[in-house]
Amino acid sequence: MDKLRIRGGNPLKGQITISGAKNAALPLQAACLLTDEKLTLTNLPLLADITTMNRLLAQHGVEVHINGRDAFGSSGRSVELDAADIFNLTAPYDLVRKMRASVLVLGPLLARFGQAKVSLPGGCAIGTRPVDLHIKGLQAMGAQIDIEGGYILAKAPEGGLVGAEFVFPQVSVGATENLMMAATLAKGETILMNAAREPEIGDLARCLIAMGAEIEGIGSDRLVIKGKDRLHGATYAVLPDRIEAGTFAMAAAITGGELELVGARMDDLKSVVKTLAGANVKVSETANGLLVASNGDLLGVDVMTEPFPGFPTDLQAQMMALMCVAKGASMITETIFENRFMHVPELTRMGANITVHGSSALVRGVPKLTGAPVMATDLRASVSLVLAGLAAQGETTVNRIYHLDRGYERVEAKLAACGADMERVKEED
Ligand SMILES: CC(=O)N[C@H]1[C@@H](OP(=O)(O)OP(=O)(O)OC[C@H]2O[C@@H](n3ccc(=O)[nH]c3=O)[C@H](O)[C@@H]2O)O[C@H](CO)[C@@H](O)[C@@H]1O
Ligand SMILES: C=C(OP(=O)(O)O)C(=O)O
Repeated sequence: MDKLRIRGGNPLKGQITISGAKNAALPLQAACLLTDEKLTLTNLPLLADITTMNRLLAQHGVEVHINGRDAFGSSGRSVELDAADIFNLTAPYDLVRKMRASVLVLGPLLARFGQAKVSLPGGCAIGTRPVDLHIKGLQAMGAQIDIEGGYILAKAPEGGLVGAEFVFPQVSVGATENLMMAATLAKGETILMNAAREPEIGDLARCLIAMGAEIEGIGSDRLVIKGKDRLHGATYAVLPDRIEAGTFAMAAAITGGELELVGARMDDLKSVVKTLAGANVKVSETANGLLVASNGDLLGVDVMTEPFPGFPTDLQAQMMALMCVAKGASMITETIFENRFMHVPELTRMGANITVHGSSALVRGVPKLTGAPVMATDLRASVSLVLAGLAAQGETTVNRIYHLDRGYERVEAKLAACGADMERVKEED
């Protein structure tokens, strides 16, 4: 198991190219199941989760051809996904438990083949994360769903899924994606209300439209999908990762440096930029992306996570690392997941002053953090420890970075190229 060794204190300076978004790429990969023609995805990030999704698709019968690096330079890869000959409609526990986004094959398989068997993903470090909304939405489209032996057994009615109106009682990114994909092949019109508005949903919708789907309301919480008899192949580029961009923006801020984030989009990061401005961090648009520059002392600012366009839960841990060394106090409230403060005890081991009360954490800024061996049990918590390590005095070792490798492409190489003193070491070193 690899770990990262970081000697903190260097202000980061330079350019970082933002990779394709993991959370956009995964549903786009699943979308290949909707057609018997080839779906080519470009700007795919090189991440463990992308490989897991390719493996899942391959065991359904998808032919996966990875085409090396593409026009986006070192961060991009393209893949051809050919789901002409699907021979297995089961997504097994072994793969689904590794990555919750595996459940995104449910809607496409059910819509195109009339049935699917997908393992329930179960809980994970950040919360219980049920899939009841995915199930209820598909039931509204006529599916019969049973749970047996830890699996979702789904069957479409004779003649296929039928369009329906479905109001999400709670905003869900994954359920919106699953239902939107299923609706593209359902009979008639589907209206999804209180749908998630995350940029990754828009990316999926645009790819589905390129595949022949009819979808209106992109960017709003009301999606109208007119079902088609079939979809066709397409080529589509994954959008840049707003969470990676936000993370590196905070890396610039916590080290008092200046980074240009190539490919980062202001529109996808408005709430984050506003919050950073409150913390005295300057973010401006450039011809290539966004420039993030330290503006003197960091200031404490309150943060509440919310569905898009609010502040993303996937940047909460990183923002907390920043607040650990800000002047004054900050109240950080997590409203999306019930257990997303696992970074708190580890940050505390580095000298942070944090008190958790239920879903809120009161962070009182300290003048400095000190390096320590630390470990995290989820992706964003792990990277928050990297940020803390970059700012801390002395050496920090972040253990168990396989969580980090799920969502950050070559994080040590990208940061080291901008002056971070860090390297990846093997456990036995
Ligand atoms: C691969 C991917 O894109 N992952 C992202 C996606 O996860 P994911 O799609 O799993 O997150 P959801 O938006 O579905 O979850 C939001 C909330 O709704 C709850 N819920 C969800 C579905 C359901 O059927 N029932 C239910 O109760 C969840 O437990 C959670 O409390 O959106 C999250 C919220 O922005 C991000 O943190 C994840 O990085
Ligand atoms: C929680 C995340 O991912 P997943 O939904 O794949 O667990 C994340 O990207 O922060």
